[in-house]
Amino acid sequence: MEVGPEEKLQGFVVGDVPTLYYIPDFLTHPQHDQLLDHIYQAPAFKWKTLKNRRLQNWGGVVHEKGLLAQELPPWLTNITQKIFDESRMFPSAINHVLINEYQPNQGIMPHQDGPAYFPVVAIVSLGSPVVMDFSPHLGLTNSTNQSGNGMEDIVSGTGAPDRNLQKTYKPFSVLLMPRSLLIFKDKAYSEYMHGIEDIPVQRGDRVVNVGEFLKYHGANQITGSEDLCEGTDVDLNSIRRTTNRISLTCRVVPKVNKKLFKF
Ligand SMILES: O=C(O)CCC(=O)C(=O)O
Ligand SMILES: [Fe+2]
Repeated sequence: MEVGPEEKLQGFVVGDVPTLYYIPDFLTHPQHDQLLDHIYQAPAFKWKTLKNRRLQNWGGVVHEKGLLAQELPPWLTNITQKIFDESRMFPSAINHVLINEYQPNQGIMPHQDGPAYFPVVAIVSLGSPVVMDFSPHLGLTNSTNQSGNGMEDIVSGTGAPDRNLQKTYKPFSVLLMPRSLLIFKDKAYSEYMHGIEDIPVQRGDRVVNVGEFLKYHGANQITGSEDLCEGTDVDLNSIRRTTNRISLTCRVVPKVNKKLFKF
């Protein structure tokens, strides 16, 4: 029998928003290194330098009227097919991949992905760990709990924000380790903005994938304080970016403009 997507990725939900999934070790070490090799072997003209990052655009040009499509190279379809098969969340094959490269002091402003995309995004992380912040859109920050009913942390699974239910949309963060896959959709996609601060030491106190955070600190052999109490040691509450971080943002543009470059 077909296994539904929710069943398949249920164990990977992190935080309070039910449509955000973090899958550690999605790639093996050799797969990680191979992808980096391909990215850095791409011709120089593929890189577009922005103020706060560099990027490569694969799959074609995203246009209001749809995608002026270009076939993805095999080294990318290998990974997008794996994401498609294992997530079962995309309506059709992933046809667009944005590769971002961030130096330790670079980031991306809080934003919501454009309307041309199907509202599911899969992000593969390579290189340095990084913290991605999710913040509710202004207007959804109904953060004062007036009811005192203990429901203040719950984000409802249905529909648009409903003030009567005293829902609170709290900012939170996800630690993105190299080789991991982050998928978010629906509410996490449309009611929150996502971004990465352009600082080399990022705060970790809002990180919802705590296991990964502890593993990171274990692997970094932080000594001294035994616990993770607030204020004990700044290093225990932060993530230090020492090398570049590269990400692959994989999406579906449902509308493909077949009349390519017709003048
Ligand atoms: O680099 C990332 O992890 C996020 C990139 C992103 O949000 C985007 O390209 O829309
Ligand atoms: Fe984005």
